[in-house]
Amino acid sequence: MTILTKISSNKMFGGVQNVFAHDSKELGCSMKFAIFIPQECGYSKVPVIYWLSGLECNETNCIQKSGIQRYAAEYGIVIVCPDTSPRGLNLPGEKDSWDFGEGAGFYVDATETPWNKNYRMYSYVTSELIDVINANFPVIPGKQSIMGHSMGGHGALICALKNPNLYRSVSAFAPICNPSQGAWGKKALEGYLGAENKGLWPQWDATELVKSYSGPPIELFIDQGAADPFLTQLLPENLIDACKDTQIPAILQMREGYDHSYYYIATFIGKHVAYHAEYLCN
Ligand SMILES: N[C@@H](CCC(=O)N[C@@H](CSC=O)C(=O)NCC(=O)O)C(=O)O
Repeated sequence: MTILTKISSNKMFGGVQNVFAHDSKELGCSMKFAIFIPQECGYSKVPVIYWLSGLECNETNCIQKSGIQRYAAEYGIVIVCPDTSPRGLNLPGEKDSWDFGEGAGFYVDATETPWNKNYRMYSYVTSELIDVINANFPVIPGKQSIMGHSMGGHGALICALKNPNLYRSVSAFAPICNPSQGAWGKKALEGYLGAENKGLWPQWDATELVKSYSGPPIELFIDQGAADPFLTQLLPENLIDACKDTQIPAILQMREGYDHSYYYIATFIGKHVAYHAEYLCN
């Protein structure tokens, strides 16, 4: 049984925004997650959307900056936002840079030491966290979708592509689409999987996973600011080309003038919740 410790609780839009901590077996440390529970949960179970944040984030960025709760309340959907990496381990080098280690778990299961024991964010998100949520909150098991931003957008894509029946739908804001080819991604894959182990990288690269995808039909909804300063290393065009080649339906929604920030996310988060609600609430 998982013991949940309540960190904070605030009523909003008729529901409640909570943050909890729990001991994660997968990550070997205490982890926090935020969960918005709409008022419908007072009398019935509802669907759930998992949100994965980007580099330098924790469980609070989405709940404090995106305004997602307004739409979650409207559609009656639980929103779960995990932290982005294990915390407090004090591994050597873990806090040396903002784009690797703490706050930058990249939603992979590391194979390189010293990361391989704890940096297992993929298994945490796709298995342990779902079990914790299903066992402790009024959600309908299996009625779940996933979305995220940047590193977390890539995390959402690989979680869905690697587990075709786990999520009803997937969407991503400004995702890192082809990490093997961009600076942030290369640094993460080299560190967590090994620079010499390039054979492992395609399993953790959304564009490569699309190329080898053989599961049931799955649509990828990619949202991208046209004025994003990181666009040249996010590489949505590589993902879209791979989708065209493999006939995987993909929506690439370009947003003129928008950057990489939560100002951009807040502008369009309602469109994404509405998109997922089509799969979750009908
Ligand atoms: N410090 C960096 C920029 C870091 C950044 O933009 N982080 C994004 C996610 S980027 C990809 O995963 C973010 O969401 N930040 C948190 C926030 O609340 O905005 C730099 O110097 O370039």
